[in-house]
Amino acid sequence: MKATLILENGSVLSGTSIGSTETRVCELVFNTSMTGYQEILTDPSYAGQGVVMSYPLIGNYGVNSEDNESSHPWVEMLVVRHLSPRGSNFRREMDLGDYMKEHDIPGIEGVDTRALTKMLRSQGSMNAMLTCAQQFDVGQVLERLHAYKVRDTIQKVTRSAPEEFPAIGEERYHVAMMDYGVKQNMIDCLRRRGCSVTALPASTPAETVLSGGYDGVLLSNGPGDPAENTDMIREIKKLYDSGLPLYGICLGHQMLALATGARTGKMDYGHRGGNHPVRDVERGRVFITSQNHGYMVLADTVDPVVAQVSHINANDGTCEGLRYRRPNCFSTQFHPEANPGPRDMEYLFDRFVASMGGKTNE
Ligand SMILES: NC(=O)CC[C@H](N)C(=O)O
Repeated sequence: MKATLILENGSVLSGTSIGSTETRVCELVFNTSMTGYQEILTDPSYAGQGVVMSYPLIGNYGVNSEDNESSHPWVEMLVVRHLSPRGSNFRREMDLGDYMKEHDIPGIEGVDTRALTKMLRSQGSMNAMLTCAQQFDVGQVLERLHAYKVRDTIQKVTRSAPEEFPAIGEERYHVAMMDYGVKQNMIDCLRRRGCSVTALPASTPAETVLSGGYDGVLLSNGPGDPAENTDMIREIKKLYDSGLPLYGICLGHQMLALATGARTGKMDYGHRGGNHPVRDVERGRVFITSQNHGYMVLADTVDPVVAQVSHINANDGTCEGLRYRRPNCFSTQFHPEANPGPRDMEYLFDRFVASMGGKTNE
C-alpha cells in the first residue's frame, strides 16, 4: 500500500506503507545508528516523536523478546529506506514489519532517508504526518503540523506504581530510580553492580524518596521538553538539597540543571546515534557515546559556584555533562547505558556506586 509522509516545510514524500496503516502526526527526528532499531523503538524518550533511520538497511536481524528497553515501543512512526522482509539472526523471533503491526506503529519504506536526514539537519527537526490516505488537503495537514507539540509525555511513559528489581549477586546498595521514562539497561547496569533498584513513578514526592532509606537516586532519561516539568523539577531540588548521592542522565541531567538554576534550550536537530564524540574535560580524553536528545543545558547559564561543565560535545561544543560542587552529584547528557551504542561510558555507573560508598573512585 502507498504511504505518504508530509513534512512541516511542505515536502511530500511517497513510499510504501510498513507496519500499521494508521495516520499519525509527530515530531520527526533522525537517528544515525546502523543497528539497534528495537532498542530505539522501545526507548520511552521517543514518545511523541517519529524516527528516520539514516542507515538504509533496517530490520535485517529481526526482533526478539530480550532487547526491549521498556514494556513496548513508543516511537510514533518509523521511516526507512529499505525494510528487510525477513530478519536473519539466531536470536530473531519475529520480523520488524510484523512487530510494528502488532504494536500499531505505522511506518514508510522507500524514502531516501539519507537525503531526508540532510534536510532535517539543515532545516531542523520538524513535525510530520504519515498517512495511507489516497487524498488529503495539504493546507489542512500543514495547519495540523504547525499546531503539534510533544506534551505531557512523562505522564504517559512513567510507571504507575513502584517496581522492585533485585541486585544481581550480593546487594551492596539500594537505588531509587526516578522513572521519567527509564530504559531497562539503566536499571540493569546498576543491578550488575550490586544495586537493588526501585523504579518510582515520576510524580513521587521527594519526601517519599528521602524516607525510603535509599543509598542514592538516579534521575532517568525521558521524553519531551525538560522545562515543562516544573513540579518534578521542584522535587528534584529537594533531593539535591538532601545531600543524597545523585546522578542524572539525559532528561535527568537537564531537570537537575533546571532545579539548580541553569536553563535549557531546544537544539536545531539534536543528537541521536551511536557515534557522538564527547570530551571528558577532567580526564582530557574523548569518548564515543550513545545519544538521544533534542534539548540541552545552556552551558553559559550554569552558575560556576553550583557546577562545572565536565563533558563537552566534540562536534558542536554543547554541554554534555556537569560535575556539581555539592559532593556526590553529577550528570551526563549522553547515555552510559548505551543500548544501542558504545559502552565506553559505563564507568559512570561505577562512579555513582562509589559515591554511594561515600567516595569518588577518581
Ligand atoms: N533521552 C532523553 O532523556 C531525552 C531528553 C529530552 N526529552 C530531550 O530530547 O532532550
